[in-house]
Amino acid sequence: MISVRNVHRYYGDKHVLKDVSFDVHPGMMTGFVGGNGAGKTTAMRIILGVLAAQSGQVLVDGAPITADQRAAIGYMPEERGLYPKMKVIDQLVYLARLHGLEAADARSHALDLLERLQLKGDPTDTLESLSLGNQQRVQIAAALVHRPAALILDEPFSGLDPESVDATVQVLREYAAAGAPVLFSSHQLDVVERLCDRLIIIREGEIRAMGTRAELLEAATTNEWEMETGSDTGWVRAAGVEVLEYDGGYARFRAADVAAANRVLADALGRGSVTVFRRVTRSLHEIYKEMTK
Ligand SMILES: Nc1ncnc2c1ncn2[C@@H]1O[C@H](COP(=O)(O)OP(=O)(O)OP(=O)(O)O)[C@@H](O)[C@H]1O
Repeated sequence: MISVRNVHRYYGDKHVLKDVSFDVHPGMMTGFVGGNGAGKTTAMRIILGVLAAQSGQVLVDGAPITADQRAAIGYMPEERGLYPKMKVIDQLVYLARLHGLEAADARSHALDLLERLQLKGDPTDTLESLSLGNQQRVQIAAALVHRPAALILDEPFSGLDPESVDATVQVLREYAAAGAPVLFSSHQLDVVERLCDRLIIIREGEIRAMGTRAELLEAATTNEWEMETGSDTGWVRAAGVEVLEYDGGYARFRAADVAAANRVLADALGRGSVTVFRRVTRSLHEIYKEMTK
């Protein structure tokens, strides 16, 4: 497990990471979400060691991360970083060889990745001759080609069409399933919600929430209920709950607990038909908006 602990980072006097702590669990896809400038790239670069924190630590299984462990992380930087004029296959083989893969293994693994990531183009094409979406696939392949022990990907899905997102996710999931921790950043909450096992929400350098999707939804559960009945709901005011909205057969109220809400339901059923009775829940989108506003 990769752990970031109490990290602070300043640029001049701008405090861009404020006591940031989170874990990236092995075998899981962790989505790192937040708006522009929230601090995602800075935090990722600190894990990689390409940027230093002013204080705090990066740990692997509880011990300070080593240079070898950092070198074994597959990283897709935001600014990308492959050679535009070099053939796709040549640079992937080169990168894999730098990490110690044998030439034949490097080549077959690179070709296999390009196929699974559905590169539309020839592996002998230069990077710059490919469309942006295809260049993106090559960048993802570059992060994976040396069979990394962990993956950190900065906005890996930006610029990919839905089909390519699915193909990429499939490949990343296989890595995670084999036990690697996978951290990826995104602005696109819908993509993150669909893909990741855990989420970390960051705003202005502060971690606002983290956990599985179910944990975040549970933590944001309200004590509000909605009810629609066949007749006027004016009586709810006297039912021992706080009425928030009332309009004919519709009422929204806050109850202290489930039992109090159920007493309202029983009362309503005694008075006639109930067509809707539900706890008001928030979507991940609403939670995200609230955490990042
Ligand atoms: N080299 C730098 N010098 C000064 N300020 C910087 C530098 N790099 C980043 N920052 C500032 O640090 C803050 C965090 O930036 P960072 O790139 O980590 O955010 P992000 O969440 O990755 O954003 P985005 O999604 O836009 O890439 C921003 O306010 C940014 O302007």
